[in-house]
Amino acid sequence: MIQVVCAIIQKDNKILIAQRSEKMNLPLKWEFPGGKLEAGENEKEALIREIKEELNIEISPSQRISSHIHDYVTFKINLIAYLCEYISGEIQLLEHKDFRYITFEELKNYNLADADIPVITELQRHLK
Ligand SMILES: Nc1nc2c([nH]c(=O)n2[C@H]2C[C@H](O)[C@@H](COP(=O)(O)OP(=O)(O)OP(=O)(O)O)O2)c(=O)[nH]1
Repeated sequence: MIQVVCAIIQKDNKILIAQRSEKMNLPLKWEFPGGKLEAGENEKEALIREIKEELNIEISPSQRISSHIHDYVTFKINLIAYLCEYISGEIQLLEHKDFRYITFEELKNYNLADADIPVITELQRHLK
């Protein structure tokens, strides 16, 4: 099982989502940016590193809002989501194809990775 951390980055009451590129697995799916936990790193350290590597911005993870296992049949992930605050930097797309800052209501218009559905349910509870 692959441990994956993802960041729900909030800025001006909007949420950052990113689109996976054609070259990544789950091509063109939208997601909350993040990635695999590396050996010796805790979840928050992994998130800060991944977001800097992928988007070149600084964030501060606050609350861990969900942890759910999803079986993609060919691989299985445990997707762990944190609410994060945007700190600094201009977004540069170093791995993704695109990004958007959207409202919670706009999430339904995007083709998100299947593993993200429980994250959205938890997010709704936390934004209330
Ligand atoms: N970051 C992220 N990954 C997600 C989400 N939902 C979801 O199913 N995934 C999947 C896609 C990938 O199979 C896996 C994350 O791996 P990745 O390839 O993005 O991570 P990474 O940058 O550490 O990988 P690598 O290229 O170094 O191998 O989790 C999500 O919301 N955010």
